Amino acid sequence: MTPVSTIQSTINYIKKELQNIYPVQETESMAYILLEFVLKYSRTQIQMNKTESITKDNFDIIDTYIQQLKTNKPIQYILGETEFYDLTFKVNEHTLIPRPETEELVHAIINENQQNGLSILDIGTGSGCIPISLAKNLKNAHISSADISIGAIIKAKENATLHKIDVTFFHRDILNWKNFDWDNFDIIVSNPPYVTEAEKSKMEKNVLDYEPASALFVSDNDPLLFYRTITELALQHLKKDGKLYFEINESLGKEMVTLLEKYEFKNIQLRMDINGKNRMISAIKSY
Ligand SMILES: C[S@@+](CC[C@H](N)C(=O)[O-])C[C@H]1O[C@@H](n2cnc3c(N)ncnc32)[C@H](O)[C@@H]1O
Repeated sequence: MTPVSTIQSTINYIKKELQNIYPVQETESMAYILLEFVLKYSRTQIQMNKTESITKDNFDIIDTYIQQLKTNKPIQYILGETEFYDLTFKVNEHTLIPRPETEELVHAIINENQQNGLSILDIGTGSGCIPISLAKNLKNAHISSADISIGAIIKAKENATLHKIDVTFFHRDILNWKNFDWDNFDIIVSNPPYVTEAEKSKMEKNVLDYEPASALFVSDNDPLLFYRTITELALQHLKKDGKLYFEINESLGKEMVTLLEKYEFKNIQLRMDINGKNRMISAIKSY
């Protein structure tokens, strides 16, 4: 196959093609992600081999991706995968693109729960990023995960198989949890839909156009709907001293503390993410 370009000149080409649509830093990051994906190189290999030639076939593939990026489609959906907690997750239009804030939630759970054989329930599976990374990092954990979206469950199962992880997936509407025949868990975790309709105007167009609305939005009339429902479920289905972990809307910190106090949870900890925003809350069931 004829070489048509070097890695460096391809990086320059990608950045130039996308410069009118994305900020410079993002075009640079996209250039690296595309080259890593197409050449099957690590970031370091790309950086060390910038004078290396790339073939016309590979250049043409990259050009096809560039044309899709021009439509504002997120790069993770174009390539069909993303990285989360050092693992690759397949994603599609049925799954939210896992966010760095959620990696912080997973990190906290792993750090604080090193016991062997914990039973864990994750609510709102998406790509399966939470249950699969917990299962990879906690010894002999028994993990279940539920989502209302069958498309998400299918993708999450694919990811569990990819990583040789055993998770029990349930296709369920969590708002109907009283009908479920579930055991009691040591930990319940959820990153539920938490963006209000009123917050839509502040969101990026590529999120609104491509990510599943049912994964993002909750009604303005009841922004705590999922948190209240899951806290009630936790009262029934957490063992004594079991732990509840939520990712939260940054504007709901105070309301979340009040909610958990009302249900008599103890050790309530509101935590900030790396950007200094209230993003996680954890608590222990007191009886
Ligand atoms: C914010 S996304 C989180 C996905 C994934 N856990 C992550 O962190 O990337 C919320 C998830 O909750 C699911 N969901 C929304 N409403 C639900 C319901 N009533 N019952 C169960 N799952 C629901 C959505 O389909 C979506 O996958």
